[in-house]
Amino acid sequence: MLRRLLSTLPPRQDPVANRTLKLLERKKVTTLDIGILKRKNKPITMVTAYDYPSAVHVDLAGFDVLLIGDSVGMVELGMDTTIPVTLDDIIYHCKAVARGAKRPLLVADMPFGTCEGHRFDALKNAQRLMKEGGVDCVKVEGGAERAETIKTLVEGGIAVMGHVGLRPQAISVLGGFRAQGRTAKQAEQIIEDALAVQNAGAFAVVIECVPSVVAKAVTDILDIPTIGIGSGPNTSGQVLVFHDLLGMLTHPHHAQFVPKFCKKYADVGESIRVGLENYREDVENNRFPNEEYAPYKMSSDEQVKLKALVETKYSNNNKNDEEEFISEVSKVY
Ligand SMILES: Nc1nc(=O)c2c([nH]1)NC[C@@H]1CN(c3ccc(C(=O)N[C@@H](CCC(=O)O)C(=O)O)cc3)CN21
Ligand SMILES: CC(C)C(=O)C(=O)O
Ligand SMILES: [Mg+2]
Repeated sequence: MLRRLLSTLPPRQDPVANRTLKLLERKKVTTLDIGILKRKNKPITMVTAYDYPSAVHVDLAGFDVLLIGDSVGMVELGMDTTIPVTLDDIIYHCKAVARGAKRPLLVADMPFGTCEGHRFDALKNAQRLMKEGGVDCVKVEGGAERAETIKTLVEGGIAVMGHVGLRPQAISVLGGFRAQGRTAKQAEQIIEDALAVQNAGAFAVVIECVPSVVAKAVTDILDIPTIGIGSGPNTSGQVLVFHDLLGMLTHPHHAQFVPKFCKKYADVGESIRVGLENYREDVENNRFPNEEYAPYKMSSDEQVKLKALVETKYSNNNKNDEEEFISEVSKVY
C-alpha cells in the first residue's frame, strides 16, 4: 500500500516530494510517542478533521494527532453548539477520517450524553468508537467528576485524552463559550481536575480557553502532556479546529463564529467560492465544456451508422438537416 502511494509521487529531487516521502515513511503515531514528544520538549501538533479529504490533507501535512471533534456539529453540520451531536454522528465521521489518515494518532470525542451515566455505558460507547469508527483512542470532557469513567475506559484497554478548562459540552452550566480559570480559585480547580484526569490514567489532556499562566501551571504540575487551545504558548502541544485555521466559512453573509485565539492560516473559503463562481459562469456562457472536456469520441464509421439510424428509425423526430446533425454530433462526442 505504502509502496503504491510512494510510486505515485514525483521524483525524489523535488524538495516538496522529499518532505512528503519522509512523512509517509514515518511510522504510525501512538499514545506512547505523544509522551515521548513531551519529554523531548518537542511541541505536539494536533488539529481536527471530519471527513476523508481533510484527513488526507492533515496526514500529508505531518500532524501528530488528528481529532474527530464534536465540533463537527458546529463546523460541518451547522449546529449552534456541540450538544446535539450523537455517538453515531461521530462514528460516521471517524470512518471517513480513518480511511484518509494513516499516520496521525486518531482521537474521537465522546459526545455529550455518552459518558456522564454509568461508567460501563461509557465503556460500551468508547468501544463502539474504536470498533466501528476505527480510532486509536477517545477524548472525554471533564475533570474529577469523570475520573472513575476515565479509569474504567483505560482498564478496558482504551487510551483516554482528558479535556479541562472550557468544556463546550458543559455550556448549559457554564453559561456560554467563555474563558475559564481567571481567578486563582478557579485555576486551582482546573489544576485539580487535570491531576484527577492524569491519576485516572489519561495519556494527555486538552486545556481549553484558560489564561497562559494557568496553562503553564498545569503543564508544569502534570507528568502527561497538555494540549492547549486558546490557552497560550506554555503547553506541550496545540490544537485548533480545521475550518477555523483555514478560513473555511468567513464570508460576511454566512460567517461562522471563529474564536479570537485562532490564527487564520489560509483563505480556503474564498478560493472555494472563486472556483465555484468561475464554473457557474463558464456554464452560463457556454465556455464549459469545450472539446478538451468532451473526451469520449465516436469513430467516423460509427457516426455514419448512427446518422443512418437516426434518419430512418427516428426520422419523424429528427428536425435537423444533415449538416447540422453532423456538427452537433462532433460537438457533443
Ligand atoms: N469553530 C469552532 N472553533 C472552536 O474552537 C470551538 C468550536 N467551534 N466549538 C466548540 C468550542 C467552543 N469554542 C469557543 C468559542 C468561543 C470562545 C470565546 O472566545 N468566547 C468569548 C466569550 C463569548 C461569550 O461571552 O459569550 C471569550 O472572551 O471567552 C472560546 C471558545 C472553542 N471550540
Ligand atoms: C477544539 C477541540 C479540543 C475539540 O474538542 C473539538 O474540536 O471538538
Ligand atoms: Mg470537542
